[in-house]
Amino acid sequence: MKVTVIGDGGWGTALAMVLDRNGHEVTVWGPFESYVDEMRIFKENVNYLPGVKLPDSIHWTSCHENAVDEAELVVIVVPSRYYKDTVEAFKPYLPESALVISATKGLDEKTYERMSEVAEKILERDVAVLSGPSHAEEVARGVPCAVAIAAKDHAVAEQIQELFVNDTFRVYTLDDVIGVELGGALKNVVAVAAGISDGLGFGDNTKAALMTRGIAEITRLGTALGAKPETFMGLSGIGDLMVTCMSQHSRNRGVGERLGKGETLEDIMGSMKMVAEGVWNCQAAAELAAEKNVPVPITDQVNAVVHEGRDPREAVVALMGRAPKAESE
Ligand SMILES: NC(=O)c1ccc[n+]([C@@H]2O[C@H](COP(=O)([O-])OP(=O)(O)OC[C@H]3O[C@@H](n4cnc5c(N)ncnc54)[C@H](O)[C@@H]3O)[C@@H](O)[C@H]2O)c1
Ligand SMILES: O=P(O)(O)OC[C@H](O)CO
Repeated sequence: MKVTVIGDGGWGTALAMVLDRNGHEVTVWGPFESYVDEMRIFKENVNYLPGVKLPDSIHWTSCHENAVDEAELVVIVVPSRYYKDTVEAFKPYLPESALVISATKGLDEKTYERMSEVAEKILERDVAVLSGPSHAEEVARGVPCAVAIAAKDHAVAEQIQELFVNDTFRVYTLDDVIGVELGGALKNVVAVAAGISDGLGFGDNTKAALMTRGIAEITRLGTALGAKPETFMGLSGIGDLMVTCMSQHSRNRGVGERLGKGETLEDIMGSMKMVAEGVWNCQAAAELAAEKNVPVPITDQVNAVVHEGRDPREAVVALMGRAPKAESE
């Protein structure tokens, strides 16, 4: 199949490699011509996936029209901050019959919409979602993993599953697009909190508490926004939360760790080429929860550290000092 991956970050590149291994004709679009040229020539994505040899068979372009020419499957995987503008720029060229998948894990910072909602409005067609515990650094090296594909139409989910699945990339289908997408976006915020815990020198008990109470608040907010609660017990919920809170590769956990060690957010973000969606999206998550009257104490504290300059130690005191309550609340 002719496939276009819109986004040349670590995840776009890793997904392109999966699809290339499966025998599809893959083109990756990136926004900066000189960087795309470097990848084509040197066969390495130095900024976003260093140390991985890129296959000769993948095509690289920064031209919107060429990128999606005759595309049958389009995977959108640009970071949330650039998502809406990028999809709008592609709209005139996207073949009507192309299947579209969104693999970005984030929320629109202005409208708080899920990414597939943004794409569906612009493209006026259904958009499926791919999410789950899947660090690009491992997927690109063929380390086994499992992810979730959600589509409103089960037949479409199965079709996409067939295109991606191989002996190291296992894909499960479900129909809860909202749940799969929110799991991927909201876990990033909790992972920042887990990183803060690491940076402050706390232990495994602290991390387990954050992850367990984190999935509880993600489930509360997710169901209030229309997701099925059981989805958060799956790969795109607890699965992704676990890997992001624990992995050495996680950018969200890494930002939190540096905050916990006392670095300023400005210095941390200034030193990073890669994105940490939880930093961009914690305000949207906190505001959505406030709108729905859903308590999300961990998300609120991450938002306060990131946007109000709260000292991470004060955030911990605020979390631990809350009134005692039942676990089910
Ligand atoms: N990296 C992973 O392991 C991983 C895994 C699963 C999901 N994701 C999600 O995938 C999405 C993309 O993240 P990533 O990790 O591939 O990115 P990245 O951090 O590796 O790279 C940043 C990307 O931003 C792009 N960019 C910068 N300025 C831009 C602009 N003006 N317009 C369009 N694009 C611009 C760069 O070209 C690059 O592709 C995120 O939502 C992330 O949460 C990442
Ligand atoms: O590196 P992170 O924190 O952006 O997480 C990447 C993926 O979402 C993990 O599944």
